Amino acid sequence: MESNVSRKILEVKSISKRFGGLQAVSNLSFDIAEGEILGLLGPNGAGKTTAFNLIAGFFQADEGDIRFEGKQIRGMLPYQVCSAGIARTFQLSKPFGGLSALENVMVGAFAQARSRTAAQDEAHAVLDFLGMADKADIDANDLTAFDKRKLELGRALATKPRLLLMDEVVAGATPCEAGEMVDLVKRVRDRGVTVLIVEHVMKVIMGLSDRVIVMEQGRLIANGVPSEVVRMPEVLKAYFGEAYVSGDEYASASA
Ligand SMILES: Nc1ncnc2c1ncn2[C@@H]1O[C@H](COP(=O)(O)OP(=O)(O)OP(=O)(O)O)[C@@H](O)[C@H]1O
Repeated sequence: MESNVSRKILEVKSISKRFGGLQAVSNLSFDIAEGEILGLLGPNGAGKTTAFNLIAGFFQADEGDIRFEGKQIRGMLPYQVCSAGIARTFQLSKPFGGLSALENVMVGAFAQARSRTAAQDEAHAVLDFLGMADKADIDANDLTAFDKRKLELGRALATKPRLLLMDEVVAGATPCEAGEMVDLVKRVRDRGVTVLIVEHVMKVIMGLSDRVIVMEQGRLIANGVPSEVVRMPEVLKAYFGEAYVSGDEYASASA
């Protein structure tokens, strides 16, 4: 019998995306195993968000294949990708102002709920999971920045995804809030959701990810367990430059 641990939920094969003269994603291939938390790292402009947008259907890949649970999703529109079972959060959380926290989560729940009551029940369950049950009736614009981030996660969870793409979920968070978010993401995975997460805060990625992949200038440059990947020369070079890796950084600084 095939083991669940090694079953690939997402297979990205040689995808590329060009914006005019800029090759934002170049021949990118990677897999995610069902139940895995995969961290996606890379310096600014490496192509991480573009890769997310290609998977989620916000951009169309120029070439390559994207398979989710064995089914081709390249060419699908965002709502079709969402219906297939993939949800994403955005770097900037922009809740619908004028709607309560509950109603914001209901917007996500309507992706799969068959009635208003079912959407409302699902939204209540999600807010409960996020520890925000007491904030259901608050206008989303009046929430703290961190609660807006959690609401963004809630909106995605309410679509009942099997794969969740998370983009910089602790940006601007205090260390305590970041710790809470790490716990939440782990609990999301424990509910059977596979997670692909882009995050600049190294401590968060190290504490969360089963495995990390690293992009630089649109290409994949490393793939492995976090403790090994952060020591790889090509990764250090991408983040800190050649001088750092060759041990010349002090020499070049004082030259
Ligand atoms: N819609 C677009 N049109 C033109 N160029 C784009 C577009 N989206 C991204 N780019 C460019 O593609 C490259 C990769 O950008 P992307 O946002 O994917 O990188 P990133 O790794 O997510 O960076 P960051 O960590 O800063 O968010 C950048 O040079 C960016 O300017």
